[in-house]
Amino acid sequence: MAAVSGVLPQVPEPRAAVFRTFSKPRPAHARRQAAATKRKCQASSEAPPAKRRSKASFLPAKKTAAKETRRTLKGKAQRTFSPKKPSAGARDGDQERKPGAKTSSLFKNNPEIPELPRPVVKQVQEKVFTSDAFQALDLHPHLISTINTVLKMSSMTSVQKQSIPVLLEGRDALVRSQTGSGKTLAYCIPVVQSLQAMQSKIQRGDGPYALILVPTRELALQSFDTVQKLLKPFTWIVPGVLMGGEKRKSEKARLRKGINILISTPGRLVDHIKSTKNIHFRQIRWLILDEADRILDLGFEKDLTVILNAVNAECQERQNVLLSATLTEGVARLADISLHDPVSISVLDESHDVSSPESEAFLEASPPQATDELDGFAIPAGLEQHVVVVPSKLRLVCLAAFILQKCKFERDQKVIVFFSSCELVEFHYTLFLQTLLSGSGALAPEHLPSTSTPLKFLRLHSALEQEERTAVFQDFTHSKTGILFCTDIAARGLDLPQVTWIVQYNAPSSPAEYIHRIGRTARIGCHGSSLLVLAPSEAEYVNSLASHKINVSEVKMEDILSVLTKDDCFKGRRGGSQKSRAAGPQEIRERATVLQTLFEDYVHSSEETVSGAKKALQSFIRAYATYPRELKHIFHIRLLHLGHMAKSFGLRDAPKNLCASAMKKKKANLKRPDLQRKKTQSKQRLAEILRSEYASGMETGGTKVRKQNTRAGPASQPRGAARTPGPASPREQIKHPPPSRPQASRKVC
Ligand SMILES: Nc1ncnc2c1ncn2[C@@H]1O[C@H](COP(=O)(O)OP(=O)(O)OP(=O)(O)O)[C@@H](O)[C@H]1O
Repeated sequence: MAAVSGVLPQVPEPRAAVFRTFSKPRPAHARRQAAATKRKCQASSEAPPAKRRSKASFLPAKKTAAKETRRTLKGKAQRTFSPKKPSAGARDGDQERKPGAKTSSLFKNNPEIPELPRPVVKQVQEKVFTSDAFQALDLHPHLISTINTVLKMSSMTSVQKQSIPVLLEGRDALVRSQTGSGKTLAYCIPVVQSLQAMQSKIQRGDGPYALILVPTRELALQSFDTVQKLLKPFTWIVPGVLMGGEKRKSEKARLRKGINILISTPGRLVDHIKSTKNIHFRQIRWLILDEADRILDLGFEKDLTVILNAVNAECQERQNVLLSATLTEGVARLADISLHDPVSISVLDESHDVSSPESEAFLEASPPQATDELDGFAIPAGLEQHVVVVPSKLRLVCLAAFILQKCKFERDQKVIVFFSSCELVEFHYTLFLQTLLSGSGALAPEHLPSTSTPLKFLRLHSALEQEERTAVFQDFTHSKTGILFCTDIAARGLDLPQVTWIVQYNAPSSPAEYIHRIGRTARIGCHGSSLLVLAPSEAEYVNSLASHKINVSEVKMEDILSVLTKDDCFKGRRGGSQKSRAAGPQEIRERATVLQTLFEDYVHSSEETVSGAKKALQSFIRAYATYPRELKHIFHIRLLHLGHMAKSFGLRDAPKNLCASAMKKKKANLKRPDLQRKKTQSKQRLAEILRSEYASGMETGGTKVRKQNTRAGPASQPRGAARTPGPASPREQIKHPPPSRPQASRKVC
């Protein structure tokens, strides 16, 4: 086991240095031992260990420790946190113990943490900035001064330098570039430049001259904000946004008055095409498809078909731009049908800079060809990627310790934590809010150590009311610090400034999703870090990432947990002062147990909280079952130890029949073709639910998490692994427009 004591200094370190000491190679004998245990572990991974004692890092905590730590906790709890008394109905088999019941050992019977594979791969990098100023472009002087003074930008990014001149020439383009490289301005500047220069001045009532399609509502707002700023000197051009969650009536009124640059999500636009008389595309000069890969991933192919048909029917002469982080087969097909003689622009490395002869060739018109999804997918140079392997029982305390370390004991940290469903987001948000912020884990401000910062938790997912989604987005955007819990709704395109850490608490379902999530930090040449949390049985995922040219370095769980020794809220039997630099493994274990007890006491404080935790666990299992086939050997429900997983939801035991009923159902299904049919229907329904995250917002009967509702129990929203089966070919669809997709209904479970 790596020595823990003294690894973390008592004063906050600069961010980039924090984990450097963590990945020291282990001595040879330890490696041999670990390899042997790993083999054992693999052999028995189908049936997770029942009573297997693991060595090294999981020394037995003294039996009395939990009792003692509970006593300490109780003292504090009486001051700041009064859990509700468990109601009679809260009793459910093994869950019936009262708050304050003994916390079973977190450190016993865990599977050994295997030594992580360390493949060394050369990551693809691209140069973000160029030395060229916007003045070098042939733009209206007022536009240049707006870019300089309102947007406060002087030099172009590589993708802007390559795209803007091509678009100003009037060419169609397919633009590929890394996350956070400035793609939005790469198309907004040419659109504004060309529309302000039109000979007959644009009138508001003319309707849309540019149509910009984006996959999510937040992204629509973001692009709208950029366009609005660029239009400051050109007040006669009116931008507008249509997106789900807004009132349809007011959107209709705005369409009637006239919108010249129209930004919309596909679902919402299709709704208007079908139901709003005033919408027309007679004047369209620009059609932009931003985040095209995401639009397709979400199953919006049919909506795109309806939109392309509607635009084609009214206007043929226009410029088309397709922007995508990845060039998948779907994107290539879409480019094929929507772009005319396009220029392919890709900023993969410096050799593709326009100033070099090779890059001139690279910019030549060429039919877009799908490559491996991640070939040449660049990772920002300022991004440090980490992975930590955590036994299931310790996941929750490890996440909490990480958040405390970053956001309580370091300054100006902005952290995004990705979960695989809305329910998981709601559960963890509520739990942390109630325990770390207002529970006994929270100290009154006057008692906070001088180095600590108050915690600020936010959450973002599709089951929230649009009003709250927007408010959270704005709040986190403008905050200097904070922790945002979210689903993949925030993974793509969102520009949340100064995010310092991305935590992937649930592993993503594809390398592309991994890249998009980490792309929320280290944007536009800045520095940032990411942490992927894996279970011991998931260690192989590191190799899967490496095969896509993604390098991660290991952080030891013990080093993350050691932050608890800085926080006297979690003082165990032996105490140990904040100043003590040599906090031993035993003290760390005791404090982790205190923290786990805090969580368990909250979860078991009422019927409602127990049921919220169970629902969250079920949601986790459902999402776990949706990993794609190629990852099933790593992420399979059979590899999960449900009792241990339950602990990471603050449950003292696994709820009964959690998996059994699912397995029974599966067996019965095999015998009944009618149920097989139902299963297919439910898969389609899952796709609908996934899409509902990005839905038009016009659906009826949807249930949302009400504003300020911090209780668990929102709509289920598993990860995006289940993709909507798209039509065979969009080209065919263009000729024969399909019926519109059914209204996505919000599922509550
Ligand atoms: N030339 C520039 N100079 C400085 N900052 C810039 C420049 N261009 C864009 N930015 C800023 O960089 C950030 C990222 O830009 P943008 O959101 O357009 O990136 P993106 O490539 O679309 O990212 P993603 O793929 O994640 O959607 C934004 O905050 C934007 O304001």
